[in-house]
Amino acid sequence: MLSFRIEGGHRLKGDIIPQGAKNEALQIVCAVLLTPEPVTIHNIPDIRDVNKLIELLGDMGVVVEKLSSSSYRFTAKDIDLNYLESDAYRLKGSALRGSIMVLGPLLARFGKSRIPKPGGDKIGRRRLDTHFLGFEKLGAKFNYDPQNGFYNIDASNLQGCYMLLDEASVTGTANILMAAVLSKGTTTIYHAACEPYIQQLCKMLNRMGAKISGIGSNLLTIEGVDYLKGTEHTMLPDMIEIGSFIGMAAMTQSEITIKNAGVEHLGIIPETFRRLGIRLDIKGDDIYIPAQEHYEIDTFIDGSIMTVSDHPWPGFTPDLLSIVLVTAVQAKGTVLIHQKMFESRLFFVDKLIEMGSQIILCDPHRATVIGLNRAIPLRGIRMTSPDIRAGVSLLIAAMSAKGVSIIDNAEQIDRGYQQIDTRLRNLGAVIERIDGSK
Ligand SMILES: CC(=O)N[C@H]1[C@@H](OP(=O)(O)OP(=O)(O)OC[C@H]2O[C@@H](n3ccc(=O)[nH]c3=O)[C@H](O)[C@@H]2O)O[C@H](CO)[C@@H](O)[C@@H]1O
Ligand SMILES: C=C(OP(=O)(O)O)C(=O)O
Repeated sequence: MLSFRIEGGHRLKGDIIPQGAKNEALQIVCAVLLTPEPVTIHNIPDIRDVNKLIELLGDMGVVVEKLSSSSYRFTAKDIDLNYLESDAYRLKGSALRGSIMVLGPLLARFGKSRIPKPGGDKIGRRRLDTHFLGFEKLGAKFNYDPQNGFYNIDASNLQGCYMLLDEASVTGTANILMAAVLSKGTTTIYHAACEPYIQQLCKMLNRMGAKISGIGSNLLTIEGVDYLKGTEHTMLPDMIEIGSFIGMAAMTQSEITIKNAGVEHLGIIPETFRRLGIRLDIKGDDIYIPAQEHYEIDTFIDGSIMTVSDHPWPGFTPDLLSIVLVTAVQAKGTVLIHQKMFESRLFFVDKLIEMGSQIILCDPHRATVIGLNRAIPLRGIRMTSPDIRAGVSLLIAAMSAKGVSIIDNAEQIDRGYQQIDTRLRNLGAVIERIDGSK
């Protein structure tokens, strides 16, 4: 078992460059399946989930050429559809959430597709209805085989239509979009997700010859085309990593600059951290965070306790709520964290409580944090990372704590944060990778 050993209490200083966005990369890498021509992608993060997906595509027959540490060329000319029947596919396809997005492109190009129940974080129910209802609207037949755990879809002739999604699912929107671009006629997707990841995917597909309009809104119109060609694409900086670094700087009283942060794509994220009282200066495309002894959580205008909750974009992303929660632990004031989307994402607070935080877990979706205002430091403990974002939140807590902490199951953190130990050491953190089973 991989673990991180962290000596807390060290302030960080310096510049850090965010990795390419994980959740964008998972969509974009799947989109290469839509064309037999080469697609070159830059700023791909070197993280477990993305590497596993690239390996999966390679196993399907996609020619994968690594051009540099973060650039790849993919050529999906000869796809081995028999591979989709194999045990290897069952194992690899179920190892991450992003693999679900091979469905749309394979369906569009080859008229059929299948995927084992996908993995990803165990953060509550993660239904896939939006994906399959959308494919069915386009004319596909869907069945779930409970015996081998495979979702199968078939359609020789996808036909564009109007659809109102039952929820603004991020990967669901991406999947339906990728099927619709090669469908006949016009598809209208209302209640579409509109995260920067989806916008980036739409722009890439349009460069490949697709005809998508309404990009950035929740109403996408797609005029189907017969063929998509190759293109080149560069991933945005990872906004979840950026938010994580802002919280980390505040908790550890550090002065850091997040370089090339893609500030125009961060939506409400900077403002949400500002409402926790954290000073952030936007300098061009960089975010400068000065060392702050204290930061005070705002109240709402009527004086009531601040609530930070998740919403579909352009609301606040659920993937940063755990970070906001841990950052509030040493703030002055009180905040209610309301995780609406996932019901099992807040349970990690028991570790923060053991470290000395004042948190009341009201129910699976809500936790109240009563900030310590640095009157009492957290103390280091041994803990396990339950999911990717809780893992980084525990890492932030450990870096701010007195004494040594061990975080087991650090593989969870590696799923989404590129060489996080090395990059944080470069800023002055004392963190090492150890074999936690010894
Ligand atoms: C690989 C990837 O890209 N993963 C992201 C993607 O997951 P993913 O695409 O799997 O998540 P979905 O957007 O489908 O849904 C996330 C959760 O929110 C609920 N929901 C969603 C939309 C809505 O309008 N109302 C609602 O309640 C869903 O029922 C589900 O429980 O989006 C999530 C929501 O931003 C992020 O946490 C994940 O990191
Ligand atoms: C929940 C996340 O990832 P996944 O959807 O891949 O489980 C995340 O990135 O926070």
